[in-house]
Amino acid sequence: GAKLCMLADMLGSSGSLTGVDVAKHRLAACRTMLQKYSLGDRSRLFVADGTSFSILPVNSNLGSMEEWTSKRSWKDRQKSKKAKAAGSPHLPSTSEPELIYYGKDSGLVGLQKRYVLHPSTDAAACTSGYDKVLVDAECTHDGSIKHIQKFEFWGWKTLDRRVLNVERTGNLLHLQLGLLTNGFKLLKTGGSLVYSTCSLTVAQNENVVQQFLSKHPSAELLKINPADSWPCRSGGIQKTLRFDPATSQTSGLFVAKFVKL
Ligand SMILES: C[S@@+](CC[C@H](N)C(=O)[O-])C[C@H]1O[C@@H](n2cnc3c(N)ncnc32)[C@H](O)[C@@H]1O
Repeated sequence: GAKLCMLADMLGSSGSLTGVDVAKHRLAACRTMLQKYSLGDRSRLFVADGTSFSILPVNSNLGSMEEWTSKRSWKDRQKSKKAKAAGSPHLPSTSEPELIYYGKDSGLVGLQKRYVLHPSTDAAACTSGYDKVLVDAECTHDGSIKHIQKFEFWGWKTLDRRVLNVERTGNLLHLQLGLLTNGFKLLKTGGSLVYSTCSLTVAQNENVVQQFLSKHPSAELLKINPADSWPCRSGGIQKTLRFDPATSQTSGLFVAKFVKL
């Protein structure tokens, strides 16, 4: 939520911002923050799977969505009741994205729902896709000092289950590659994407980048110019960056920036 708010702040008075997360409670926290700091006018938030999300930004007004309100309709409340009873805490009961917030200048007011939730094709994304995408990927968080400190409370056995578990890490690599691949699909030609994690492992960072590049000839790594004055070092692949406690006096962070050719 903090990153999305920062982006909304940087956006200023043009364009729009789209947030996607599979966890509704995380997006709800983000919505609260956007509203608290009055930064949500140009934003929209979708509960959806980022590996398949395919809704493009909107540029035109066509029809009939009303201004967003925090009050939910009876129909919506019944739908979430049913989903809760079915025991799905995270993913919506259907794979259709759920729009949980949109600001008055997000470009959605006046549109028909059908039009807003319309999935796009790869070709359409190349011309009318996003200018910039941030894939702040799910990871083991092993580089986050704050996160690791929490295991003092949760117990070190939980660390074993959540961070060191080989099977979970294997699934995560698949998820990370899926999020990066789909995020890239949504970019317009010439647009740029940042992939980041707070893991220190090569598997979740350089290896994911390498695998992605080998399958996407239209993707090229970009040098992050302002990094010349940042307290970080190069990652294992040229143009990627790593922050860590020893080099940067920060938690661990990996960053790679791509352009779509
Ligand atoms: C490192 S956190 C980043 C969260 C957010 N950017 C922030 O700063 O609070 C990774 C996020 O990915 C979300 N996530 C996990 N699997 C996902 C998926 N398949 N699609 C979309 N989001 C997913 C998690 O719910 C989590 O909020």
